[in-house]
Amino acid sequence: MTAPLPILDLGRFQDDDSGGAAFLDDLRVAIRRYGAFYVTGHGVDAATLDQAFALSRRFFALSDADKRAIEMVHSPHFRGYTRAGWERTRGKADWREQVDIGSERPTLPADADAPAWTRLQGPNQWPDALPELRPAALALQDALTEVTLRLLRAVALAIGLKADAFDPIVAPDPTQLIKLIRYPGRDALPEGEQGGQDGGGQGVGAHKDSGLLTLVLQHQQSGLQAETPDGWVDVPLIPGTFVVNAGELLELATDGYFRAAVHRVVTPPTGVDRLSIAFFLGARLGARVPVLPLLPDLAAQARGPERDPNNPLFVDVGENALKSRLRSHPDVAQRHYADLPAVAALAGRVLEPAAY
Ligand SMILES: O=C(O)CCC(=O)C(=O)O
Ligand SMILES: [Fe+2]
Repeated sequence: MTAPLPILDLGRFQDDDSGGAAFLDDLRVAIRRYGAFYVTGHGVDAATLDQAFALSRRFFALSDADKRAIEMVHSPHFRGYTRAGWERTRGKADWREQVDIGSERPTLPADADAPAWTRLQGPNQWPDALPELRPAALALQDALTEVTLRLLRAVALAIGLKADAFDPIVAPDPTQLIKLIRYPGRDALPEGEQGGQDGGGQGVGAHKDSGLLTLVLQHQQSGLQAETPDGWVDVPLIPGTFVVNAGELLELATDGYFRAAVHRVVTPPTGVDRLSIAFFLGARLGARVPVLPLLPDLAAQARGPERDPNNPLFVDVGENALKSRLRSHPDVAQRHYADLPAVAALAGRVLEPAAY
C-alpha cells in the first residue's frame, strides 16, 4: 500500500539543538504540504494502547443511563459524554458518541471580570460504572503529552528555531484533551442521515483542530480522511502509527507557513462501528500566540493564516479554544455560556439535535 501521507519515524529525531537534519527536513516538508503525517517510533507501547481501546469499548457498552450520568451538558468545562447526533461540525450533526477528558485541574474562581475561557478549566466527569477509566485515561494523557511535546520540539527545530521555542506558550500547563470516540455504523443512523460525503454519513464533518498538534489513534476500522493538495484522501489505519494533525495555533504561529490539516471522518459501513482516540495538545489557555521568527526563506513562503469567515482564528488561545467548543456543543453553550452575547444571539437556532 502507498501511504497517502508521509510516515515519519520519531526515533530518528535527536532531541538536542542539532536535531537530525534529514528527519527535520522530512517533517517540515510533510507539514507544509499536508498539515498531517503518520508517526512511528513514538514509544507508547502496544499494551497501553490495547488497554485504552478495551476500556473505551467497555465505556461505550455501558447503559445509556450510566453514560448520560456524565453528560457534557453538566460541565461548564466541556468534559464528559456526548451522545451521537449532539455535536455539530459546520452546523451539521456528527454521528459519533464520545467522552471528553481534559487536563484534571481545579475550577478557576468565578470572577465577573474574568475572561469567559477561564470556565474551560476544571475537573473531568468520571463514570462510576467504570472506575478503571480514570487512572488509565490520565496515564495515557501523560504519555501522549510527552510524545506531542517531543514532536513540538522537532517542529521548532524544523523551522529554524530553538527546540524550546514553543515553551513560553505551552509550559508548564498546556491544554490537554483526550477524546474516546465511537462512530456507529451506517445502519445505526437515522434515515436521511445515511447519505452524504461519498456515500457515508458525517462521522465528524470537515474541520481543523483548534490546538497546536493532534494525535489520532486508530483501531481496527478506518474512516479518517484528509484534504490534501490532490483532494480528499483516505487515511487508513497503519498499525503502530499515530496520525498527527497540525492545528490552528500552529498555522497562526507560523503565519500560515504551515496550514492546519482539514480532515473529517466518514461513517463506517453497515454492521461495523469504529473506535478512535484523539489527543489534542494546545497552548496554555492564558497565552497569546506570537508569530514566530521563521528562517527568512521560510518566512518568505508564509501565506498568512487562512481567512475563513466561517472559522475565524484567534491568537488568544483561550478564545480560540472556546470558539471551537461553543460551536461544537450548543447545548453546553446554552446551559453555561448564555451570558455571552455571541451565544445569546444563537439561542434556539442550532440547539435541537437530530433525532437518534
Ligand atoms: O476519529 C478520528 O479519526 C478523528 C477525530 C477528529 O478529527 C476530532 O475529533 O477532531
Ligand atoms: Fe479533528
